[in-house]
Parts: sequence; C-alpha cells; structure tokens
Amino acid sequence: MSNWKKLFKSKHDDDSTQSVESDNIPTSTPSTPINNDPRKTLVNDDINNDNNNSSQNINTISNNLQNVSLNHNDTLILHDLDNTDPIINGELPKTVENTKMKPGLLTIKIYSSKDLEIPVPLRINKQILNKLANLGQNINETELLNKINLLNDSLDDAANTNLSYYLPSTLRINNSSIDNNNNNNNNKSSLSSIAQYNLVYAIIEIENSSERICSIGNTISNTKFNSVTTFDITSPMNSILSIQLFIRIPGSLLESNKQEDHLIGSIICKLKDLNENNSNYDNSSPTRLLNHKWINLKNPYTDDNLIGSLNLTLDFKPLTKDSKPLSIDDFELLKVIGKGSFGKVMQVKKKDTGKIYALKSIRKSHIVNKMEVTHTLAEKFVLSKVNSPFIVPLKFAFQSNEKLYLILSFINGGELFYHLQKSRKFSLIRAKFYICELLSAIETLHSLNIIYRDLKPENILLDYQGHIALCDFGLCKINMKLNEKTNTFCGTPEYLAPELLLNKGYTRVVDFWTLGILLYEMLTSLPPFYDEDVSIMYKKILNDELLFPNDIDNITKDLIKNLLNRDPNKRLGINGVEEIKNHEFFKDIDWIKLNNKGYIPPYKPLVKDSMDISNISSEFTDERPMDSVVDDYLSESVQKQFGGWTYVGSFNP
Ligand SMILES: Nc1ncnc2c1ncn2[C@@H]1O[C@H](COP(=O)(O)OP(=O)(O)OP(=O)(O)O)[C@@H](O)[C@H]1O
Repeated sequence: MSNWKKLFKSKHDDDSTQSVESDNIPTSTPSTPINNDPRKTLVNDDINNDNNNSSQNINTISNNLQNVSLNHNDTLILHDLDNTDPIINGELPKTVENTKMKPGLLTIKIYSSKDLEIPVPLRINKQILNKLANLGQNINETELLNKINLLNDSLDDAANTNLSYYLPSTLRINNSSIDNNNNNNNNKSSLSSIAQYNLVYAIIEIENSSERICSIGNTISNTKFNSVTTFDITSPMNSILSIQLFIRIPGSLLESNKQEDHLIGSIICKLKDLNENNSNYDNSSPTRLLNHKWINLKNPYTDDNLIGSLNLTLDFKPLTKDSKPLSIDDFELLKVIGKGSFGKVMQVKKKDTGKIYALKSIRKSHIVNKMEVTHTLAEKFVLSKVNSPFIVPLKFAFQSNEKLYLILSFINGGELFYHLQKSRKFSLIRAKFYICELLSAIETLHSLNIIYRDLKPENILLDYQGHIALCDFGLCKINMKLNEKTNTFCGTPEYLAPELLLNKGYTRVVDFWTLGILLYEMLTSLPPFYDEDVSIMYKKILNDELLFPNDIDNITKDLIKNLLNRDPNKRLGINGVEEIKNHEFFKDIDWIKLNNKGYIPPYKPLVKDSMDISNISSEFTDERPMDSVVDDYLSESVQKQFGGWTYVGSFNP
C-alpha cells in the first residue's frame, strides 16, 4: 500500500507553521478546508464559533473557567519521616485551588549525606582500591589508606556497604587509568587526562525545572555537597519537590565494564505539607521550611525506606505586592527552539534564579488580524488552570504593548514527532507508555471541561527522563460539558474525526479518535487513513476499512478499533475516560503510580542538562535569538482584551 511508504516531512518544511484558514477550497467534503500539508493545524474561521464573539475578553473566559467543575482527586497517602515531616507518595493533585501559599522563590541548600550505599555490586580488587586511594580528593589520604588497608585485609568479605565508607565521592582521575571505556576511541581525550569524576550527584526537580548538583568531597557514604540552588515556584500548593541521588560508577569497577549511573535513593515531598508543619508560617515573608534537617532516602518506585539520608535546608520567599512585575528584560535569550503560528519559541534563562525556560512570544497585532484572540487567551487560561504531570507547566505570563509572552518549563527531550521520525515506529511497550500518559493528560483536561482537539506527535514533547509533556493549547475549547457539542473546524487533517469532517457538531470524544490515530501511527509509522492528497484522505477517514499490519496483537487492535469508531456515540470513552482505562489493553496499569511518574520511561532521550538543545532541530537553533522590535499600534479597546494576561502563579500580587 502506498501510504505505508510516506516519507515524513518536517512540519516546518514549507512555512507551514501558519494555521491554515478556511479560504482553502474544500474539494471533497463540503465546508472542509484543504491544505497541502496534511500535518498542518487547521482552523476554519467561517464556521469557527470559538471566534464569533471577537469582543469576548480574557475576563469572560476567566469567569467561564471559574464555573468549571473541578474533578479533584487529591488523595494522598502520608507517612512520617522523623515523625514530623510528611512525605507524600500518593496521587498528584490536578488543579490549583488553594492559594494559602503564594508563589515565590524556593532556595534549597544541600549540605551532605550520611550512610549512602552503593546499590550494585562492584568489581573491586586490591589494585583498584589502592589506585582509588591515591586518586581520592578532599580527603585525608593517610586516613583513607589506613582504612583501605583494613578493608584489603578482609576484601573477600567486603560488602558494598563497607566500600561506600571508604571510596571517595569525588575522584580526580586520569581518564585512561580508571575508565578505559571513555577513551578507547578517542586519542585526544586520553591526552587530556586528568578529569574530575563526581561519583555522587543529585537531581533536584520541582515544577518541571531541574538542577544537577555534584559531590565535592568526602566518601560515597558521607558525601559533601554544600550546594545552593533557587527555583521559581508558581503553584506552591501543588509543587512536589523531588531529590534523586545517583552514583556514576566507572566501568572498571563494574562487571559490564561500562560506566553506569545508578539511583541510590530519593526524597519526594510536597511543599505545602512542609509548610503546614511550620506553625510560624507567614504568608508574605520569607520562611525557613526545613533547617539543616536529615531526611531519609526512599526507593521512589516501591516507596520502601532505604538506608541513608540527606541534610537539607529549605527557604521559601513568597512574592509580595511590592515584587517587581516581570518583563522580557528579566530573561536572557539563549536559543530559538521552535516556531508557532504567531511567533517564536526560545530557550531563555531567568536572570535572578538562573533557571532555564521556554519563552513563547506572540505578536498581538497578528492574533488580532487573524481573529485568534480568543484561542490565545484560552491557551493561557488552560495552561494556568491545569496541573497535570503530563502537560507543560506555565510559569509566568506577561505582556508589552506589542506582544504577549508565555514562560513555560523548558522540555528538552525533543518532540515525539522527531523521535518517531528517527525510529519510524515504536515498540508496543513504548507506544503504550506514551498513550497512558496522554490519556491521563486528556483526563485532566476533560475533567475541567476542556477539549484538546489537536493531539499529534508534533504537540507532544519528551522531558529529559522520557515522560511526555503535552504543549500547544491554542486549539483547546473550554466550557465543554459532557456531551456538549461545538462546530469549529480545526485540527490536523490526518487526525480529524469523521464527525468533524461531516460538520455536524462534535463533542469531547474527538480527543479519543485522535488518541486512536496516534496509537496506530506510533505502532505502524503512519496514521491509518493517510494519503498525500488531503481530499482523498478525508474520504478514507469517512469510508475506508481500518486495516492493521500482521504484527499488531488482538487486544491492541480491539482498543484502536473502539477508539476509531466512526459513530461518536458508540466510541470508547463516550461514558468517560474511565471506560478507556478499563479496556484490557490497560489492565496492568496502576494509574496512581503512572500519575506519580512512577513508571520508568522505556526510552530516555539523550539530554545532558537543562541547557541541552541537541534534541531540537538545528533549523531553529541556528537562528539568532532575539525579541524583534515591532512598532504596532493597537487601540485602547484592543489592548483591553489582554487586560488579565499577567500570570505569576496561583496568586496575582
Ligand atoms: N515548553 C517547551 N519546551 C520546549 N519546546 C517547546 C516548548 N513549547 C513549545 N516548544 C516548541 O516550539 C514549537 C511551537 O510551539 P507551539 O506549538 O506551542 O506554538 P504554536 O504557535 O501554538 O504552534 P502551532 O502553529 O503548531 O499551533 C513546539 O512544536 C515545540 O517544538
């Protein structure tokens, strides 16, 4: 079949980042716009009832959203740590409701660890031990040698527990002397020789921002960090702080002979719970949430207590009415990372905290001219209301006279589109993982009466661990109660549901059709009704039999067939997302674990740190990052529509 041979085309090949409007002539289905690029997002304004009321302003949308019924599923299993610190291991909250704790800055100081254990057996002998002893840094060498001599004497019985007390956490090594694997093929680096090897490191993550800190001395067991980092916190009532401790083991100490990174243990806690424990908490002045406290490590996947703990101090400084409003000058522009219909997306660094974000800038005059004001306002409101682990978090929104700015967490594992292009298709395990996380994201949106309408691999980003983050909420339709219909013709041609093509009105179940198309595409490399000619593709969507390649199993086929039921009233999910979750395909999924990002992603993108842009096309990153100066005049009444744009979290100072 010819459509199995489609060559993926970059969505940016032909200036196709512009939304296509209805002047494109329908050829097959009445009132259906056609464009040359099947993957391009369509919005048909002729029948776009979203935009009918161009004077609808941000406040109206805000009011609408306040009426939204919140499906709050916030059951937490709390368990004590030192009998005082509640550490969570429950379901992530999905909405921002409580404004007891204001947005602000969280400063984390990590001093040291105690009793850490190396989680895997090491291949170790006297020679290696002595070499390590000589390479140890920031440690009293004589003392270390004495200890290692003791250990040498009983090496046969030496458990890793003991080793972690003697091995230094930071080594200065001649690359070739400890880990030949790093240098075998690289003469240059074997010449460059001495390198600092921070064996123990921590990844601190909160609100999708992460920071890596490295050991600076002592032993693996009692690592010294003495590091300070500050995070911007926008939803403190929902923020979950995760600190994961890893050890990087040189290949020469492992049977595999290859360098490996292993998780030693983690701390996961909810900021508000730490706050609730602090009886002196004042909502508007800096507060110490933890003071030099030893926190026990846990296994994040089983929640079992582990031996070992970390010494921390946490300080929280809430924003106040006097805090200076944000502007583009508070950010350093680093790289262009994407282009949307109305502006660029850039990687930026917030000057005060040094944290890396994505900045989406939108020119006001463009959206006004294209009657896209409502969609843009809806995007910001959806982002500011929704709190899902699988939706890209909005950090801030601000504006100038000419532009609107959104500051989002920078998700740098690349678009799913890019990874699908590279792999052509995914294994069932990998596709299932993405579908589960997407279903959870859609569930959160639907619970807020929001339909997404534009599910496709281009709008799905992978984070550095390989979890998904849905982006681009420009086509969301808000206030869509169960079974309520809308008519706007929008979406991406190969993902359009039949009821949308027939222009008879559609409900939230369009999102389940697109989910079915996406699953099919991930497993086979092409959407099921694909054709390069869009008008033929529309006919196929409406009429063609759904065919599967032989390697798709019956349970998966059954799920796809039910999601791709052309009758929206009989489509799986018509009675709610739970109906889909109950399908046999998902029978082994623990949804609470999933929402805690508890499943290890089957694929981890190659991401070094939050600055890394290697998964982003050079088509963007080669461009010079700049906030273009524009001189658009917008009348006061037009400007008024953007009145409530500013966002600094669940509280506006
Ligand atoms: N938070 C983010 N982190 C990293 N990259 C991002 C982020 N947000 C957006 N991008 C990149 O920028 C691209 C364009 O962003 P987005 O889709 O939100 O813009 P848009 O104007 O709404 O686009 P469209 O024209 O497709 O509707 C995305 O496809 C993605 O590759």
